[in-house]
Amino acid sequence: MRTSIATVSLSGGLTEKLTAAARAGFDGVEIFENDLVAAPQSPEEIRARTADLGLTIDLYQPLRDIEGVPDERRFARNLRRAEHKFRLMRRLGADTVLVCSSVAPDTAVDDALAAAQLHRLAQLAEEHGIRIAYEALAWGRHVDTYDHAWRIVEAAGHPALGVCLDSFHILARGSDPKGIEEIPGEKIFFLQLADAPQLAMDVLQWSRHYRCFPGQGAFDIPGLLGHVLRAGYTGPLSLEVFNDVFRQADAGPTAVDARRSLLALQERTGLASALKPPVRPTGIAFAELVASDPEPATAALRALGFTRTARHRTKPVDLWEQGEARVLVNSGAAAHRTGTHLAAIGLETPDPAAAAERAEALLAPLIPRRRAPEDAPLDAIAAPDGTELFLCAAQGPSWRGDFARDTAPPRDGALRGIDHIALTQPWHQFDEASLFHCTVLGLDPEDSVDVADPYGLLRSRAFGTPDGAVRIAVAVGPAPTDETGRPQHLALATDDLVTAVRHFRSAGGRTLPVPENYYDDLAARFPLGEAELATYKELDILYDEDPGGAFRHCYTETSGRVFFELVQRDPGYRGYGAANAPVRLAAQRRA
Ligand SMILES: O=C(O)c1ccc(O)c(O)c1
Ligand SMILES: [Mg+2]
Repeated sequence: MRTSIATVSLSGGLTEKLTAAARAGFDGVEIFENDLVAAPQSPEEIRARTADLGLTIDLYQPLRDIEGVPDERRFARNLRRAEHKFRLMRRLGADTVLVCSSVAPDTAVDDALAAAQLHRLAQLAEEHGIRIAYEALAWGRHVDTYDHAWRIVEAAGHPALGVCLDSFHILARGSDPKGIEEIPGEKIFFLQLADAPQLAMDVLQWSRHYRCFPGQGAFDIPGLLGHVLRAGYTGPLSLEVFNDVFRQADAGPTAVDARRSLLALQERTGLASALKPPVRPTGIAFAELVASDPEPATAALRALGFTRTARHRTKPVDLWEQGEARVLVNSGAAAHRTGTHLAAIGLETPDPAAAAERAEALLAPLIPRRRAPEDAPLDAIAAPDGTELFLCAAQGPSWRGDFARDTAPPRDGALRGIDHIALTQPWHQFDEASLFHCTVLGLDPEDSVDVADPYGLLRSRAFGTPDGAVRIAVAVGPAPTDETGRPQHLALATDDLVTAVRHFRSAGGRTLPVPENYYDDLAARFPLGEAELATYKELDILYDEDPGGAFRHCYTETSGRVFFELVQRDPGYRGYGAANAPVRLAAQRRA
């Protein structure tokens, strides 16, 4: 199906929005009136620019407060205003206009009047070659549900009059979308799609500030789309997303995120889709740290019990191992600008080629390979925050072949593998990161949680495989976040945290200090034995529980942007110790 996006969904001036929409691969746009009014180009120039970009103008919007007018003189003025816009639309080359249900306080509670006035409007529109798509705003004065809008359109009975369905207005009101199937497909002139998080608030504010792209919120958009398609709708799938963050973020990445949401939606709705089925990663092959001075990172790894087991054959990259935990330390060219940071994650996948193909089809940027001729072929994609995700074969030739082995990995170390990797996103990329991890990587999302930092609120969300083999947590921090303000961490799994921390300490490692007050609170919250509590206090160990079990964890000091977490997780525990995160963040701020 054709895809379209409303200019209100993207930031920038009108031509910037058009360019971003075209580059992301949309077929058309809805032009929001404010964007046109504020643009310096003439309608003819905009028409030409749009056509040059290969876009059609699928909708002009909106006309407001047109119908249900109790006073004929005022309605005549509305017709005059509308006719002016019909002429403008002809200059633009747009043939469908959105009319929102009236919000005027004195809108008549009179469906027959509304139908008669919409009939007259449609008659005038038809004379200009224009069609009217009537949309029920969720906060319309009298008409606020899609079925009510359809009853009026049906009663008006004019061929140039149909409905515009907007998933936000339908689902925010809790209307049953099944009734859409009773509307003849050719009378659904337009479909606008927007998702939203479940929020208990005024519906107008919710709509104007918190809409998001399908798959990023809580609404069942695939279900709604199914009803619309069964009704026989064949027009474009168009995104109309009013969102405070997207208004500020770069239009280019937002448009790509938007297109990705439609590709994933079409897949979920069972529409013909060019996507390969998701290839779930089966494990974390490695995490790669980049540092111009690798010493702080390698000192920490050594104290944690890692051994440098191999060196890359052609690059200044070392492999450090313990159990199934593998960390690459790269002090090469990429390292010149920053302190230690986590630059890449190797994901084990059963079919790297199919995973790369799916990623590319979902507009995830494939990273050009920078490899020596003898290196293993490795596709990598960029996560929204720039982290490189390498797709590593779970079987067969492997990235390990690029490394010349020095020594065997340590036996009987306290650490078993990587429990999870935590990345911090730029503030405006939270929703984009959610969609990316779910659709491109095929990971399942957990609920997002808010965590208090002394200087702002963090939002965090984890994504993983059901067996826990891959867990990636992403967080957005208080704005503005510079490079040093965006910490990342690598959580290492152990079956015996107390022993692991003692080893780390005796090898010279320093744990993040946890205040006394935390342990006093812990004693109140959980019936831990005195000796156990004393050990946790001595070793800066934090504790959490959920119905599935216990979670014990401890943090190292930060070097560059990176710190380590040592984690002892009961198999049934599902979380990440979010209850303890404010204590950790405050301690890191003090440090
Ligand atoms: O918030 C609004 O005013 C508005 C305008 C046009 C739309 O299509 C819509 O869904 C909302
Ligand atoms: Mg709408």
